[in-house]
Amino acid sequence: MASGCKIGPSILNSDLANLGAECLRMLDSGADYLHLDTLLQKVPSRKKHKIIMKQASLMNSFFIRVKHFVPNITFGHPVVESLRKQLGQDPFFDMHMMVSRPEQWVKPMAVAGANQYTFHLEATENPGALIKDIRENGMKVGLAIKPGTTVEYLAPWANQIDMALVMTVEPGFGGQKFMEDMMPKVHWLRTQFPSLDIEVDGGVGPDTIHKCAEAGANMIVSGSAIMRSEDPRSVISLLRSVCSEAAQKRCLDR
Ligand SMILES: O=C(CO)[C@@H](O)[C@H](O)COP(=O)(O)O
Repeated sequence: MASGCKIGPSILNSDLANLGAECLRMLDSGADYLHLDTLLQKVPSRKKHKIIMKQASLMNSFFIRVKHFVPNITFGHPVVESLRKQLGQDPFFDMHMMVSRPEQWVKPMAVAGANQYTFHLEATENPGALIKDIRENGMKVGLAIKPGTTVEYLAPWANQIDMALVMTVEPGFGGQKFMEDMMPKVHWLRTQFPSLDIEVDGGVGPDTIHKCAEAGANMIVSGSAIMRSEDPRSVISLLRSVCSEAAQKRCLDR
């Protein structure tokens, strides 16, 4: 079985000038883990860009088509290191690496104290080598797909990873509208890989959790719905109970 229902607040819409305090507020409110969004604009060299473009056409535009992975920037491993020092060893850091060339940050993030390294399938040419490197650096492996990526592309790697992340918004910003049409991907993964942790991320909150839970997600990332609530504890608790009920029902139905 997957590792139970867990709620991970996304810090993208938090007060980033007070990130440590915001993380503590989430942990004190019952968060099971922290979903730390690392976004980076990275301009590849001209040569590298040409290679990427060539691969994009060979792979039906599957690989990165633009210079930047997302049009936004947050923080890198020095901030993760500071958070680890402030929050101690217990909190689980799920690093959502919305970056081009995710290979380059594996070691720095491991040294900084990351627990899970979640990279985008669209951002790498060699997922197998990256998975191996993440494991060798002592972290769990998360593999994410953007809304435009077909879930079957992820399937070959599913038995080698700890978690699949199905994005339910275009990566880059918090506060976007949940894409319900991503739910068939979650459902397909849950059917094919019953024991895989499946995470959803983007526009998830009290109004949309039922869809995610019924489809089979068990790791729930929620940003603005939790961060901007006056009662984050209640929101986290509601998300967890909807998710747990759906998981129990799936067990009974089997
Ligand atoms: O990775 C992302 C967006 O790129 C997410 O983690 C969002 O930050 C989630 O925020 P909400 O959509 O829940 O406000």
